[in-house]
Amino acid sequence: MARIELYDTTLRDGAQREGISFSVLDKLHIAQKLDEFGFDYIEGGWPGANPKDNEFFQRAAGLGFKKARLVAFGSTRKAGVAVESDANIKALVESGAPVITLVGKSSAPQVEKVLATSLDENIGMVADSIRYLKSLGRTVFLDAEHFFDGFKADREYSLKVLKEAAEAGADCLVLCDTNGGSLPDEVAEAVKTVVAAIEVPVGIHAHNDAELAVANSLAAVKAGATQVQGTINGYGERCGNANLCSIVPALKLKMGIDVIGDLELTRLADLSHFISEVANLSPDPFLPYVGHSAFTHKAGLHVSGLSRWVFAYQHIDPASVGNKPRTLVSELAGRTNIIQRAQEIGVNLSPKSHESQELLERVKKLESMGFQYENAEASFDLLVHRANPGYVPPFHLVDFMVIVEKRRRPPIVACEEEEMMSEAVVKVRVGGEIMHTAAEGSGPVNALDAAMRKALLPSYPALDTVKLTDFKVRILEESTGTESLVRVLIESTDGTDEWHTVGASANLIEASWLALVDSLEYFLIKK
Ligand SMILES: CC(=O)SCCNC(=O)CCNC(=O)[C@H](O)C(C)(C)COP(=O)(O)OP(=O)(O)OC[C@H]1O[C@@H](n2cnc3c(N)ncnc32)[C@H](O)[C@@H]1OP(=O)(O)O
Ligand SMILES: CC(=O)C(=O)O
Repeated sequence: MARIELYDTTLRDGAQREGISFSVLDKLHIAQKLDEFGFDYIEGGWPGANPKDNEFFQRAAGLGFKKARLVAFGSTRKAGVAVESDANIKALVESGAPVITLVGKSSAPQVEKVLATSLDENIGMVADSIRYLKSLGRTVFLDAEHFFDGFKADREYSLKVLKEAAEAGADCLVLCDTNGGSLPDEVAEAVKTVVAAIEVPVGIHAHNDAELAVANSLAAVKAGATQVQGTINGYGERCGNANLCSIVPALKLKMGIDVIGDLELTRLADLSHFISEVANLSPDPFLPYVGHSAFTHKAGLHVSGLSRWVFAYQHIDPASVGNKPRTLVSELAGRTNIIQRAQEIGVNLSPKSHESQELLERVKKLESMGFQYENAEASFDLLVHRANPGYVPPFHLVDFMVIVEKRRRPPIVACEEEEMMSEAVVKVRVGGEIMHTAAEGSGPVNALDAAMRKALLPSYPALDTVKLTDFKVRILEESTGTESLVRVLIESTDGTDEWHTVGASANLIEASWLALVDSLEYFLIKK
């Protein structure tokens, strides 16, 4: 089988995704990372489109890629314009990039309706542009825009454009599913036809509008395409491009095509997170292969099966793409979920023991009351510790009281003069001593937190480092209105670690209190 080339267009088509705007420095960092990963081609942008892309090409020349070749992207000459004087073509040449990818129309209806020129003039635009850039010694790829739609509408014309491009010297004919609506069997048939008709290597550039970009890319490779274009995390115009984070492992691990080294493949998850970080987008946890949840197991039968055979519920070894398996504890857990999580915190429970069965039942009961442990591992860890008869908690709550008051100060002129006041009083036993403290806060939970800290800080000064970084309230039975059960999830940090705790109750303050106490207790036992 011919070598398959990997072509990344994150910096060009990826940047066409709504919400992404890379700076020049971002682009330079990303280009370097993509080269280290081992891509064959890195498309850097469209010279002449904006000052950032121009500066990128000036500076990218100094990057000294280890493996990749830098690609500049742009359109063919315009209709009726001589190729040497076309502004786009000039900018492509001036970019200095050794490889140029030209986008040219390969669909008759697109030529007539969008370019509003003749079918022959479009072929002239494609062929002249390729011939000219080849005469300057550049490698030239044709991104045959709308190829698959064109192939359906007027196969003869689409093939003619490719044949003329091949004759003009194109180094690769990249068939584009520009509108992203093709099906894998249609892609396979069209690719096979082109491969049989033209000697020049064929590539694939697929969009994800019908959620088939990865499938279409793999189908194209099976049908004879030897270059695959895509982006990291599938970023791109509209619904995105073919996701290289899925294509690369599929080619290597499933189709046995050695597109990348084993070691490089273990850096895939890191690369995916790096790009989302630079793009300022939260990493999608549900992305196949690289997402945080791609190998996360929740169902009891799955976790039990996996404890017997690592491939029981995993299609690949997560480590091969730099990912890790995780186990969740929830109402769908079985004993193995409980035992595994307990083991992670150093508590050995035997599968047949009544402790593990009791813990499992307790989790299921508490989840039926509104608690949710899959996002609150610290609260689950405390359940495990508290189930141990020898466990000595760092403090005991005796009682607490919270007052929320709206103070009106006469004369009432405007609502700004009305003040909300929250005060909490707590009684906590620490060791043999009862601490009785009070504090005010911006709200009832803040006041409780402050009063708890006053009570605990003399014995546990390290608590000073603990901060609550997120506080989420979820109403669980919307139909019951203000009587509804609520769940509170708290995220805390000590500057090094983060942990999550949960509380649930029909009383918002009690739910918050339970999550807050778990957070502080978890920190103290972790210490
Ligand atoms: C399928 C793809 O994703 S291709 C990549 C698309 N990416 C981008 O468009 C991002 C960068 N683009 C830009 O910065 C700008 O659009 C520019 C600088 C390229 C052009 O800007 P403008 O000159 O203002 O033109 P505009 O954006 O309106 O594009 C329409 C022009 O492009 C021409 N055009 C469209 N497709 C092609 C093509 N394949 N080959 C040649 N010309 C084309 C149209 O005929 C039209 O020309 P006209 O104005 O002379 O009639
Ligand atoms: C070239 C390109 O981005 C497309 O046809 O989708």
